[in-house]
Amino acid sequence: MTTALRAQGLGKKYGRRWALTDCTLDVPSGRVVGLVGPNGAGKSTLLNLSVGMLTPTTGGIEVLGAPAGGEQLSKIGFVAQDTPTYARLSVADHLKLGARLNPRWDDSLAEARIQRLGLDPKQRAGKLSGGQRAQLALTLGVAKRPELLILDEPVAALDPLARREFLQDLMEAVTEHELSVILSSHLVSDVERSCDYLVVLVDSRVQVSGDIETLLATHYRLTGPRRDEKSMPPNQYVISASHTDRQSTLLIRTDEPILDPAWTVSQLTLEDVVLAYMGRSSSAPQNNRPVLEVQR
Ligand SMILES: Nc1ncnc2c1ncn2[C@@H]1O[C@H](COP(=O)(O)OP(=O)(O)OP(=O)(O)O)[C@@H](O)[C@H]1O
Repeated sequence: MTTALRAQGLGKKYGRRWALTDCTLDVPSGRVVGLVGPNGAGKSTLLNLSVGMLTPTTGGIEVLGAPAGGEQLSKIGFVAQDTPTYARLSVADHLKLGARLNPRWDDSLAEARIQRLGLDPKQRAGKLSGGQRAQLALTLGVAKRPELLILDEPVAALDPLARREFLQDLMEAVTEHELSVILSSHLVSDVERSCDYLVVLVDSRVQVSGDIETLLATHYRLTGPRRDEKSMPPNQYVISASHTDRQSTLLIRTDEPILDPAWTVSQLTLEDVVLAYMGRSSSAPQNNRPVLEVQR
């Protein structure tokens, strides 16, 4: 299995503050990866490290099987959070520039996308709305025909319809061109709609990463008579717990069947899983168990 992104003990410090800590990840290629986490979790830092725009303070990072940055850049499409474009260049100029700079540039894809979006090729990028500028930057990223497309909150500036269409486009591109995608988002609904792999980053640490189907098949809500989570069997990893006087509700991860008849067991949605991991901070006790990695 080839790897889109591999990080080993990766960390990044700005001054005295860690933006990313001890990040170890192995993201397979050919997947659409949703990177989610609250503001300031370290998502942009991880994405910028993966394109070599930042250098690690600790550890290492590989994309598509080689160290980030350098020659790998020709295989990567990257759209940064602020969707950078050249304010004085027109939409058409951006496409020309894309064609000159990228050997695998797909002109018909770029033209068709600009036309479908209703962008005026003569309009200067500086005069586009935030959402239109994001669409232009995304078009450049996709038309480069990269092996790996890295998008930092790509749909944040788009209206709901444009967001849905963009995510649909993206999924089609993945199927057609064996593309790998890593996108960060605050919206679990976007991840649910378009991604098949999840990475949750909280407080500069990876809390969970894995295939979404597998995550959904191994996480449960248990409701039953009040019970201390510390008394749970070792193969049932407690992610969150809440208690009333008489009742406990636990969100757990396990690969084994739950046999205890005292529990009422229900499935979790992706949002339940994400929120459960987001609710944990690195300062909260985590039973000294390792960060979870769930892969097929
Ligand atoms: N250039 C910088 N100098 C100093 N601190 C920075 C810099 N860039 C980011 N940080 C800090 O690093 C931490 C992680 O920031 P990062 O932008 O990676 O988070 P994020 O998860 O992408 O957040 P958001 O969802 O708000 O975009 C934050 O505490 C942020 O303040």
